[in-house]
Amino acid sequence: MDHEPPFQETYENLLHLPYDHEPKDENVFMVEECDLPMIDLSRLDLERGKCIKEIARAAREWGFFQVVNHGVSQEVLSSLKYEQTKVFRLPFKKKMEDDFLNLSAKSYRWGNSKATSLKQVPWSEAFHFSISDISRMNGYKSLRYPPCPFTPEVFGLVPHTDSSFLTILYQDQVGGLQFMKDGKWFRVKPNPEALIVNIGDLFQALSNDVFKSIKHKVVSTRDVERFSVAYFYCPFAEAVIQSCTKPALYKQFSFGEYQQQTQKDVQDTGCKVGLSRFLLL
Ligand SMILES: O=C(O)CCC(=O)C(=O)O
Ligand SMILES: [Fe+2]
Repeated sequence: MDHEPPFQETYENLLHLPYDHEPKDENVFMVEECDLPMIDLSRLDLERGKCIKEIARAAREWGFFQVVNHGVSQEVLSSLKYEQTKVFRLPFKKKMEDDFLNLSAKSYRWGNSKATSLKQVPWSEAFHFSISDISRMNGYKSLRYPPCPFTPEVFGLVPHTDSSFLTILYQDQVGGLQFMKDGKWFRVKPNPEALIVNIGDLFQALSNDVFKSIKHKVVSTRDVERFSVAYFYCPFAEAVIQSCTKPALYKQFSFGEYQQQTQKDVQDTGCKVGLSRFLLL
């Protein structure tokens, strides 16, 4: 098991503190499972208008939906899973090396070194890549959630919204992704053929809250590890995000500013504050 990050040793002190977020008696395993709206993207050829309307509706009403016939073959998805498993199986010490696989420093992250309470500790490890091209600063993240003896009090990934414009996610069959709808958490039923799409903060600000960046989290299991990959569709750092209708709910800001503010909040408080920082009122 030399591939496992030393979660238990590192968070020994926090594990002794009383949990302060989920009431102990609430059966968090009873969270309802839910089939997200399913969009068949092959319909973009013959019924384009109808399909676009369905996408817009799912994005508006759910903020989360799944797509099939997306053009990424099962072979590509399986080899992605195979390759990520292979990399995560390498010794923890190796993954921590600055020049690991020629990746830039700090590409490999685990837990949360700024956490002051267990609710801020994600029991997961991830490789972050930034795929910059001339017009965007897209991000790609390969994630592994080790079995967690302290679930559900300790999260695989703490509740958050994505800072992206749009996120595309591929998860394995273990399950554990949950999102919030009408004040309640729902489990997303894994579907091997589907990619999950969710609206990010930038889309929410740009659409002046027509589309919502929905809070989501990952609840790990006690005995099975889980893998996922996430692609964050983002603009260039200088891109200005401005609400497209009036009266605007948010101040105008650049994506770079948004990222800086988010990072600062995580540094200072252990968690992301997000779009509410940029509200006009
Ligand atoms: O692993 C998952 O299912 C979710 C990942 C996620 O929400 C994120 O990386 O922002
Ligand atoms: Fe996310």
